[in-house]
Amino acid sequence: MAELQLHQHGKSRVRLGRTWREGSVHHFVEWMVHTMLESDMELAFTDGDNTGMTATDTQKNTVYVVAKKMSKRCSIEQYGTALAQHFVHTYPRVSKAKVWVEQAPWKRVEVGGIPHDHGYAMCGTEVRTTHVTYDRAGKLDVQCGVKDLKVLKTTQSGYEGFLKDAFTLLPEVRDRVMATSVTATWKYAYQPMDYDATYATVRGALLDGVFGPPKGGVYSPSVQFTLYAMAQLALERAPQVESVFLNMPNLHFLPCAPVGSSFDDDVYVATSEPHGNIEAVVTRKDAKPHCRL
Ligand SMILES: O=c1[nH]c(=O)c2[nH]c(=O)[nH]c2[nH]1
Repeated sequence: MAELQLHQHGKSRVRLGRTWREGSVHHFVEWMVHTMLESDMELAFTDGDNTGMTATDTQKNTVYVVAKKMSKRCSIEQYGTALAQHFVHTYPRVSKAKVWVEQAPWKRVEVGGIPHDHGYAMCGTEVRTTHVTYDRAGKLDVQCGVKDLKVLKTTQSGYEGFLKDAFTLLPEVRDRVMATSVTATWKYAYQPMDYDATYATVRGALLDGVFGPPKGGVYSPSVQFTLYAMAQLALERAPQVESVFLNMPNLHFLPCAPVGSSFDDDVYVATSEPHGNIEAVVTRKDAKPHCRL
């Protein structure tokens, strides 16, 4: 009557901090890790037989063991790969390991322009992400990304020409505040030598796509157009990248005419919901399609 289809089990939201001490200079990261294992554990679901199962508590413990084993400073991609490979190589019933890692935005502080040996401050909301899969055939896939990269510009954004009917209240505008929180993931045609450098390149391309040159900027006729421009720039600047997924909520700053005065492009009602939500996958021509994480 019933048939078990896909099944997997893992641990979510395992948080860790890791310090690497290089003399008096210390390097710190904070990571949130999610694991998910595909394995031949059908009997656990259908018969209550847990024989050979890698408990999610064991998976959680392994997150810390593998972090300790990373004796040199490493990226979330290198760590995620080591963790996924550990699960497949250690547990014979595991056919595929999936690992997600998110890096909190701790940045080394500067005091009087000099980088501090061991002091960090949390800067903004931007989280660097990776999704690693590794299977028993040895196939490794590493996707990279960023989430909650909040950006705003006070002008050079408008929205015109859309359909108007009995339900339309929105006026056309050629000047508005544009704000979003960018979530992006990108897939590689081939894995880069240096994940940190590629991250910086893609991040820079995404930001340049939003803002344009420092003097004057670049006009955005819609979040859709800007999203596509950002992805195009990322593909142009990072040749290893095969496709980019972007999700960009339109975080509205609504014109406000305070009591007794008018709206003069100065005061806005800041909102977070409801918000527009725009997303797309942009692929290098002739590349394989990209699925959202
Ligand atoms: O850039 C925009 N894209 C939309 O699809 C949209 N819809 C809307 O109400 N405002 C906007 N702005």
